[in-house]
Amino acid sequence: MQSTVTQTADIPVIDISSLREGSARRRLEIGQRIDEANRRVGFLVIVGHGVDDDLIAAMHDVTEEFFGLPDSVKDRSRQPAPEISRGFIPARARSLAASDGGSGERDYVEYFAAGRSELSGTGVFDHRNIWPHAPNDFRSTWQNYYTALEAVGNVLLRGFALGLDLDEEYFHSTCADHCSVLFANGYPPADAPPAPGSVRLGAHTDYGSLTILYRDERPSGLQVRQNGAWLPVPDIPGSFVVNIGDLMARWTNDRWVSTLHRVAHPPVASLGERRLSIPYFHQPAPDAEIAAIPTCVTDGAAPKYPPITSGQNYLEKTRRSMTAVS
Ligand SMILES: O=C(O)CCC(=O)C(=O)O
Ligand SMILES: [Fe+2]
Repeated sequence: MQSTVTQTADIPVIDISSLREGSARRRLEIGQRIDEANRRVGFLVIVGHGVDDDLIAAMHDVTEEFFGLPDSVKDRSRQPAPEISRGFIPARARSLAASDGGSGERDYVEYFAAGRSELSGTGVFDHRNIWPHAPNDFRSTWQNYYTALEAVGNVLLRGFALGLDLDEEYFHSTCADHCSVLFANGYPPADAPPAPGSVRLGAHTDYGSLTILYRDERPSGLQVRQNGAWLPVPDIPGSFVVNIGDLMARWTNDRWVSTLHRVAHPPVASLGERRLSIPYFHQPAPDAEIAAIPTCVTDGAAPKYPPITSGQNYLEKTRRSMTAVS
């Protein structure tokens, strides 16, 4: 008999509640588990993150409702320019694989994006949010969710610091004025049978420091590249997937890995289903200088990369994903 068991990727599940309320010893233990995961695969699945189930459900519902509106309505909150991650972005507008130098196949995903609410719209990264008029509670739900994810990001950064043998507050100065962006990815039902070898979201690595992903997972969804194979990321109810991006890999002088991932097409029987995921892309302050963390460089050795600002790194990646489309 043929086995129907699909192997999932080897990604640790970590309860991070102790990072908020545990003893110093327990916090260090969690930091060390995060370090192990980030060295080996750059992905972890977190539970005990403290975000209220009802808020997650409300965020899911209001976002699904928005994506369900006609394009002509969604277009009223359209992204103002390709490099500005705000507002609605229609499907097939960009190619994430292109941001990594891969194929320019356009992603079959529509997006909505928002940043910090307190920004005034005066700088390269300082954009005002663009909110749709419907659904009614869209804006307040997104703002509450953004605030909740900011808190999870801060807790994780403390765990990251401990895992790197640093003071728990190490990332505070570079991240207090962060410019993180909350995206929703709406994967529409297939409009035609997918071309062989194609995927819904192309293979890419994330740009920034860390990503915290909610997903309403369906068969053949998020996959990571591990040991030469594409393997599904374990789907654990109530969890978030956390992965590091290229900036964090660079910051740690490649002690941690930023791993390729993609979203596969569903099986034929589910081609008519939508899929939703909501990544929070944490990004340090735009002018923060990202130079190799001292504990990640062997004594006497030169760091692998020159310093770069967080903003410069982000702009380079975004431009490539928007322009290199086929
Ligand atoms: O939809 C997903 O599960 C993953 C999305 C993703 O990798 C991204 O938006 O960078
Ligand atoms: Fe990603």
